[in-house]
Amino acid sequence: MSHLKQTHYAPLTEAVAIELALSLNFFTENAVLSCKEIGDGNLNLVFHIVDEQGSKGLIIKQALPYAKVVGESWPLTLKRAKIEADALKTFGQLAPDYVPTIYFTDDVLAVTVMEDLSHLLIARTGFINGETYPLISKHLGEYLAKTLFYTSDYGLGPSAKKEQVQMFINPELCKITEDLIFTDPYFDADTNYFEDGLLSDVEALWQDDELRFQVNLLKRSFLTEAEVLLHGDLHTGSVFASNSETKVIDPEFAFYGPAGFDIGQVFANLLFQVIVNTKNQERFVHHIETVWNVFKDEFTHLWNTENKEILAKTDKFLSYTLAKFFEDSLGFAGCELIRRTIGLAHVTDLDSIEDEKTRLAAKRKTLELGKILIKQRKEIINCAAFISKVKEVL
Ligand SMILES: Nc1ncnc2c1ncn2[C@@H]1O[C@H](COP(=O)(O)OP(=O)(O)O)[C@@H](O)[C@H]1O
Ligand SMILES: CSC[C@H]1O[C@H](OP(=O)(O)O)[C@H](O)[C@@H]1O
Repeated sequence: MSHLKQTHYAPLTEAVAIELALSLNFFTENAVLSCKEIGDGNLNLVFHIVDEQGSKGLIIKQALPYAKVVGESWPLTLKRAKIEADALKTFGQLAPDYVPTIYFTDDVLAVTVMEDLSHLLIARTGFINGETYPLISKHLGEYLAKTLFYTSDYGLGPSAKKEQVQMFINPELCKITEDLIFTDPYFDADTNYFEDGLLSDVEALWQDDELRFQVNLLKRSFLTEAEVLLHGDLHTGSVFASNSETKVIDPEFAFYGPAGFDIGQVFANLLFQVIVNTKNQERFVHHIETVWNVFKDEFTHLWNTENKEILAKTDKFLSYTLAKFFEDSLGFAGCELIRRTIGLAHVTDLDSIEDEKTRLAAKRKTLELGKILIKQRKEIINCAAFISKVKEVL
């Protein structure tokens, strides 16, 4: 699609979003278009444009110069739109079945024009409504194996990988994660919020020196280990799903970091359903096992067939690498469980539980499981041991 490059940034209105869509020739010239801003995330505007006569739709996502959830008092770089668009293009080449098609980007306007996925539902919403999406864990396991292997030194080669590390330097968005996931939940920070009834549980967590030490180790890994290109915010609100399709959106937090971070966020966000969705508990346990088993098998296949590091292509080094990813993913999952319970950005899985007693009981479980995964991750040596720990807490 072609379009005149913009010279200055301005937030789009619905009318201007329609003009932009028409100028891209995505719709026919005389199409009657309607547009609605549908963004429900913490950071950006999302415009949904549809052809009233046809069935075609288009999505225009635009970054705001601040974090939408807080307002203009929290300025945020517009460069994140380019990072997100570049990450969608990169992941789209590596795992095309699981990423929306990108039609157009403009770095000045901070917009990404992409495939309309409205025929699918955000997985978190679907889960809360009782869906279980039988293929989602197989799809996410494949997505993780392909994106994490092909962006690593082993899949890409060290020189090309260093170019990519440079392209995806993302300090402002990383700082959000460093603060909200690895720092603020572990002291009495202004960004935290939780029910009064959780105060004694949270105070116990703040006084847990061993927990803080282990979180420091995980934070150091996040700060320093440029293993793979991460999505960086792979929760179930970043996944569209149906019973047959899965698409991963919203990688504006993408950067080179430890592989276990993306895997751990997937584990944690499935664990919320294991904890709250008593009716479908076993299905979500099975999803967690499937994510790991599919990831491990596909990663092993790619390691053995596409490895660019001749000396690394041994069973011993592969086992070491997978064991490290698994251990890290448990620790990062623990951090995600804790921060989504008491930190700035909660999850609807927990907050939508109307009965306070039931909600607090669920939140105590996420805090308890989070602490165990962080502190005992070295001893939980395989998926079976992981599931046993989860069941102990339930
Ligand atoms: N490609 C798409 N197709 C349809 N709806 C979309 C698409 N991308 C985003 N959305 C809608 O916009 C919402 C916010 O998008 P998201 O990328 O998560 O924004 P944010 O970066 O602000 O979190 C999603 O929850 C979804 O409802
Ligand atoms: C102030 S950003 C808080 C939180 O929001 C992001 O999620 P999303 O863009 O999917 O709404 C990310 O998880 C950040 O940690």
